[in-house]
Amino acid sequence: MIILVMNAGSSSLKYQLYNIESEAVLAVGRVERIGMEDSILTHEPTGGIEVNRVSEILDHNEAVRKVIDMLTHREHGVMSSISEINAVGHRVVHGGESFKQSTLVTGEVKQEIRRLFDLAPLHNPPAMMGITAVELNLPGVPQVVVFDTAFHQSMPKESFLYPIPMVLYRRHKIRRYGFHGTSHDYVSKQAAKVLGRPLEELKLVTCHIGNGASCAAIMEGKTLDTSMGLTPLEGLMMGTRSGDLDPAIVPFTMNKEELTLNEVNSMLNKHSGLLAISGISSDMREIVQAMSEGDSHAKLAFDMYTYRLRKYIGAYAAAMDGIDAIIFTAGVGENSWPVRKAVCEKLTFLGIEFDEERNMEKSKEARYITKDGSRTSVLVVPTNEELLIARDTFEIVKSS
Ligand SMILES: Nc1ncnc2c1ncn2[C@@H]1O[C@H](COP(=O)(O)OP(=O)(O)O)[C@@H](O)[C@H]1O
Ligand SMILES: CC(=O)OP(=O)(O)O
Ligand SMILES: [Mg+2]
Repeated sequence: MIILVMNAGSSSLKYQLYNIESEAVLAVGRVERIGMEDSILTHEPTGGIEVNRVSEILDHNEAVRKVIDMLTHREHGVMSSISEINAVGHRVVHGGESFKQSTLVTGEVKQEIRRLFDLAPLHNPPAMMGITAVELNLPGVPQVVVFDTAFHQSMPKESFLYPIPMVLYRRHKIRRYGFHGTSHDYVSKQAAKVLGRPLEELKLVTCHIGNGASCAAIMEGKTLDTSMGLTPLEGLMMGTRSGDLDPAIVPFTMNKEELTLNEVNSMLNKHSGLLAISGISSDMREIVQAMSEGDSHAKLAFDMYTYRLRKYIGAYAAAMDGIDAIIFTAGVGENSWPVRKAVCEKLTFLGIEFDEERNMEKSKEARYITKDGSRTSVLVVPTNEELLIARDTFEIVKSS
């Protein structure tokens, strides 16, 4: 079965094409700057060369059409006809309390995803555009939605409720949902394999640190707690998002700076985090580079970022009454050895014997970065949200 996996952002669309029986990736690519005159489509057939095309791509519908054109292109394509695509799987960030697992797209499911626009205004509308674009361009092809929130639906009330009037939960479902669930799910299962122990016995802290960043306390294979909340703003310091802060800062700043709700929202989501403190970039590579050149603001941003992550790991070890392993994943977690070093070196009280050399090895494989015999292990595990989406899509379409 050939499955197209799509991850639609507000101005981007990432895709991967799978032959799911063999789990072989046939092609990967992305469309960026959708809605602008110079949209870029980057496409890479497996074993082939990367193609870049710049053109005006008006919306997600046109983006999907361009992706299909590329997948069936005479020279760069990987199939002769679009009828070879048997199913499409989508990443949808917010599934609220309605979706505890992945599901086939139906009229009702679409209505429910629309109802959740309020809770994820940046993430759910583009996903819906992706679904509609596929309906138009690949009519009749079954679609499956895989939610970032679904894996975390196992959280108990004591971790998902906020200590605010209960009526707000009853009326508006204001609670912690957590995100990046597909990734936390995938890397915790991979980690159990590397550790050679059943997932049901393990206490893990998974750190998904990319553009958005969250960590999770995974106990017996289920989320006990996770750092993102009602929206993907809470928790860790991120590239451009603040993460945790005193909620009183919001009305105080609005008052002092005469900011509107939209402005303060944009400040916390787009102009905070690493970018705000360093004044340089939201990209950890550039922070580390500037720090090595002696930039004190970059160093402060790095120190705050790693300090806050260390605090969460400590809190989750306490929440689970113990810890077997810490897992680093996503763009920063998989690639930034200085971040992992800064976090792990000061966790000796958890029984971590950090291995500097292992930490600096470059590899695409899951691996230890602690010494053999370390009481608590630290692993780097490359995430693969697309593969999990493809697998779920396969299972659901096969049995429908
Ligand atoms: N070699 C590296 N060193 C440090 N950070 C890196 C490196 N490579 C990628 N990153 C970081 O990873 C981030 C992207 O992570 P990723 O998980 O791909 O994000 P997303 O899926 O949210 O777009 C970039 O913003 C960058 O800061
Ligand atoms: C939910 C979320 O923050 O996603 P991303 O990291 O892709 O922005
Ligand atoms: Mg991501």
